[in-house]
Amino acid sequence: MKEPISQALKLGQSIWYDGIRRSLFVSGDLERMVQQDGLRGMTSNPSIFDEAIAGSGDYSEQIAQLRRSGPMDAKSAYELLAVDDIRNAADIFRPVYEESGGTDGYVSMEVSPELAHDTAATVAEAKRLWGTIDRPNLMVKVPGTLEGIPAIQQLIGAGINVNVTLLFGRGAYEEAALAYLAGLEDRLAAGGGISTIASVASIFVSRLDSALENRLDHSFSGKVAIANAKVIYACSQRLFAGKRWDLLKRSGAQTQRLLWASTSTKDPSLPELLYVESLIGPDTVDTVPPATYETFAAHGTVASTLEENLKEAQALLDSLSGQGVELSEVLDQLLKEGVEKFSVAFRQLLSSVEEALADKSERNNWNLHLSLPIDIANQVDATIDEWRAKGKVARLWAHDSTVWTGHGEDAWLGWLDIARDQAAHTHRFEALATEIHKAKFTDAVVLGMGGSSLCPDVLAHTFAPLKGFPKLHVLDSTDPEQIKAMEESIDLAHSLFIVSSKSGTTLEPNIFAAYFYGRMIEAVGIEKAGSHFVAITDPGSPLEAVAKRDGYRRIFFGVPSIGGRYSALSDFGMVPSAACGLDVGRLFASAEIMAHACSPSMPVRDNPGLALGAVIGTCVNAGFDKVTLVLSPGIAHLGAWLEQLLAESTGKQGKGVVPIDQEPLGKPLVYGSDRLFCYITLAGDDDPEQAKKVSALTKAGHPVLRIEVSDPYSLGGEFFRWEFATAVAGSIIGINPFDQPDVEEAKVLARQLTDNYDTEGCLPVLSQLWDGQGVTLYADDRNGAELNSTVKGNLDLVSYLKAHISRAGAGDYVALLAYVQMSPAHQAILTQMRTMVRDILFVATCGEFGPRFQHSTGQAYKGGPNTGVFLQITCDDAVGLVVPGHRYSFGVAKEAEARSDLDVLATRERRVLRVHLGPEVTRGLEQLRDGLGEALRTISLNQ
Ligand SMILES: O=C(CO)[C@@H](O)[C@H](O)[C@H](O)[C@H](O)COP(=O)(O)O
Ligand SMILES: O=C[C@H](O)COP(=O)(O)O
Repeated sequence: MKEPISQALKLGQSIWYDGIRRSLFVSGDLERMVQQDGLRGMTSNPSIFDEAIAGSGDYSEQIAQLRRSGPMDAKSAYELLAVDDIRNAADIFRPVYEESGGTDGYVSMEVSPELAHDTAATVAEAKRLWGTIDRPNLMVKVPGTLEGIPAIQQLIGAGINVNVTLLFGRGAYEEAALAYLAGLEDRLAAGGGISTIASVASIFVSRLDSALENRLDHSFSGKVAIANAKVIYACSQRLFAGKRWDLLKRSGAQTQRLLWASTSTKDPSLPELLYVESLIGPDTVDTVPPATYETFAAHGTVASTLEENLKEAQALLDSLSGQGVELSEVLDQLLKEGVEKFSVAFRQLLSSVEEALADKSERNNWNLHLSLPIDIANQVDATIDEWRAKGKVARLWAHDSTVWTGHGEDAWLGWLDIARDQAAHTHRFEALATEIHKAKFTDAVVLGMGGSSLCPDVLAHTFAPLKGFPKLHVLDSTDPEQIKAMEESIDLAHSLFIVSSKSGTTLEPNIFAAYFYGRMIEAVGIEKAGSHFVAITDPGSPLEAVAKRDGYRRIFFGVPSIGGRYSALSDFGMVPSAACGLDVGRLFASAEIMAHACSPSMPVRDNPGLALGAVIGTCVNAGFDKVTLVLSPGIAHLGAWLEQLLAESTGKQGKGVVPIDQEPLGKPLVYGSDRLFCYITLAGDDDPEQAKKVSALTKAGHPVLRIEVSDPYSLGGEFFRWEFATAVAGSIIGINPFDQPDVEEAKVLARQLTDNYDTEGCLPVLSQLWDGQGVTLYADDRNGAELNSTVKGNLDLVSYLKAHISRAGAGDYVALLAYVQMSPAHQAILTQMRTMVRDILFVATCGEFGPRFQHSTGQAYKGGPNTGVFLQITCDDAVGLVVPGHRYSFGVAKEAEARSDLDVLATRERRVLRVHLGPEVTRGLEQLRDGLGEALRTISLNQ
C-alpha cells in the first residue's frame, strides 16, 4: 500500500479516486491502484464522463459498434458506455467492498443533472440505474438541492446506496443527513434491513475558496473552505450521536460518512495538497482527482488534521460578514452554479456522443496517411511488431531508460504527463489571462531561445491576435538590427516581456532581459518596470534570482524533468499563449486525447505517436534522413518547432534526422533518394499547388507521410504526437533523445568569448583565408588547406564558393547559416540560394538564421551525420547596441556566437566556410547569391 494512503486509512479516512475512464480498466491501472496503492472507492460526475468520452479515443470502438448496430439516441449510447465503465469499476472494487463489510469499495454514478429539481424523476431515474447497473457497491449520486432531499429519503428507504452530491454548506448538509436518517427509519418501519445501506455526503471544498478569491483579502486565502468543512464535520459528530442515531445503529445502520469532494487546489499560490492534507480524520472519505492523487500517493503528509481547531473554524466563518461576505448567499450561489456546471457538461457530453454516432468525429488512424516504398513499409511494420512484442510502449510510459540507451533518459520524461497535469490546473492560466487583460498590454514579447521560444512562435503565427489581449512576438536573435526592429514595432510602455529560459543561464535571454529592462525603466520608471516582466524558468535558476531582484510581475516555473524542446505544453509554451488570450484548456484537451491514444492502454497498432516515430526512425536508418517538412500556409511556422524537436533530439553520435524546413517544393527529379517528406496541413488551409507537387512526389515513389490537423487548437495534440514520435524514433535510431551535448558546448564557448570581452575589451583576432570583393572568408586550418588546394591560385569569391560547395555529393546537404537580421528580404535571398543549390547539386538544403538555429538544428549539424556542407554568413552591424552591465555590444555577442558555432563545427570535422559580408547586408547577400549562382553554373557545366 502507498504509505500516505495507508496512514490516512489508519486515521479513519478512505481515499477514493475522483475520475473514471476506460483506459484505467484496459491498462490494469485501476486494479493496480486498488491492489497495490490501497485505493478504496471511486466517484464520477457528468464533467468526468464528458472528459472521458468526449476527450479521449477510448470509446470510439464501442461507439462505432453502436453506430453499426442501428439508430440510437445519444443518451442511450452514453448510458451504455457509462454503465459498462461503472460495472467494470464496481467489479474491481468488489473485493474491497466485501473485505470492509460494505463500508468501502463503492463506485458512484450520478443521475442526470437535468433532473436536479424534480424529486419524482430523480427517484425513478436512480431506481432505474440501480437496477440496470445491478451491483451492491454502486452509489447513486443525487444532488443536495431542495428537490433532491426528499428523493434521498425515498431512495434510502428503498435500500439504495446514495452519494449526496453538490453540498456546500452546513445547512444543506444537515438536510441531507436528516434525510438519510429518515430514510433508514422508513425502511425499518417497512420491515426492511438497513445494515447494507451506505451513504456519503459530498462536501465540495475548493469551490468555496475559489468563489471568495476576489472578495477577501490575502489573509483568508485557502482558509475558508477548510473552516467550512470542519464546521460541517463538527455538525456531523452531533447528528450521528444521541438517541435517534443509537436506535438506528443498534439495527445495523452505517454512519453516513462525509466525503470531501472538489479537493484539488485551484489557486496556484496554494500548495497542491492543501485541502487533502488539512481534512484527514475519522469516518471520512476523500475523493481526489488524478493529478492530486498521484502527488498525494507519492509524498502526501498525513496527520490527524480534521479535528484540529474546530472552534476557530466557526469563528473564522463568523468573521466573514465583517468582511462584507454573506456566506449563505455564496453557498446558495455555489449550489446553483454546481447544478448548472454539471448540466452543461452533460449536454456537451451528449452532443459529442451524438457527433460520434453520426461518424463525424471518429478518429481514423489519427489523420496519419502513409505512402512508403514497400520495403520501408515492411520494416515499419516489423518495428511496430517488435515494440508490441517487447512491450516498449508500456516501458516507455514506465520511464524505462533501456528503451533508449539506458543513460538517464528516465529523468527526462515529465512531458508524458504534462497535458493531464496542466489540464487539472487551467484555472491558473485563466487567472493569468484575466490579469493581463486588465493590465491592457498591447504587445507581449517572449525573450528566449529554442525550446523556450519556439512553441510561442508557432502559436503567435498560427492564431490571430485576440481583441483585448497583447499581440505576441518572439525575439530570438542578437542581431542588433533585429532587436531595434522589434523595439520599434511595439509600444514599449504598454508591453509585457516574457523572459523565458529553462536554465536561466543562456546568454541571449539574459542580455535581452537586461536591455529591455533598462529601456522599460526609461519608459515607465523604476517602480513600474518590473510589472512589465514575467519570467519562466526552472526553480532555483539564476533567472529566478534576477526576476525577484527586479520585481517581475510573475515567475512561472518549468518542470525540471522536461527538456526545452519537449516543453511546449508546460508553462514555457502555455504562459505566453494564455497571456495572449488563447484557450489553453483546448490545447491541453487535444494533447490529452493524443497522449491517451499513445498510452499503453491503446492497441499498439493504433498508437499514432508510435506509428509516426516508427516511420521516421525506420526511414532514418534506411538512409532517408532528410526529413523534409511541407506545411500548409496557416501552420507554416510549426516547421521551426518540429525541426528543433527532431534535430536536437536525434542528431548526435553521427546519426539522426536532418530536418529540411522552408525549402520550396520542386519536381520529383531534383531530389536524391535521401528524403522523407512530411506533409502537414490544416483543414481548410489547402494550397492546391502544394498538394499537386506532393502528389507528384508520392507518385514518383518518394516516401511521404501526411497529417491533417483539424483546427489550430489541435496543435496541442500534434505537439504531443511529435514529442512521442521523436522519443520513439530516438529509440529506433539508438541514441538518447533528451540530451544536446553539442549545443551545450557551443553555448559555453560563446559565454567564454563574451566574458573575455568584458575583461579584455576585444575578441581574439581571427586569421583570414581570403579578403577581397568586399567580403572576407574565414576557415579553420583543415578546411582552409583543403579549399586552397582546390582553388589552385584562383583567389576569388566564386572559386572559393565553387570549391566549397562542390564538396557536397549524393546524400549530403548544404546549410546556409546566416547571422543577419531575419527579415523577409533576407529570407527570400537565402531561399533563392537554396533552390539553386538543390536544383543543380540534387542535395537537400537548409537556410537558417543565427544564433537562433544554434539552439535547434545546430545540434544535428554538429553532432549528427557528417553529411553537411556549411556556409556561415556574417556581416558588419550597422546598428551599435550596448548590452547593459557589459563592455560588449549585441553585435559582439552575435560574433561570439558565430565563432563558437564555427569552432565546434570545425572540431567535429565538418566542411565549413565563413563568408563575412560588409555592413550593407542585403547587397552583400545578393552578391553572395550571384557568386554562388556562378559557381554552380560552372559545376553544372563540368558535370
Ligand atoms: O462524486 C463526487 C462528489 O460526490 C465528485 O466526483 C465531485 O463531483 C467532484 O469532486 C467535483 O465535481 C470536482 O469539483 P472541482 O474540483 O471541479 O471543483
Ligand atoms: O532549446 C533550448 C535553448 O538552448 C534555450 O535554453 P534555456 O531555456 O535554458 O535558455
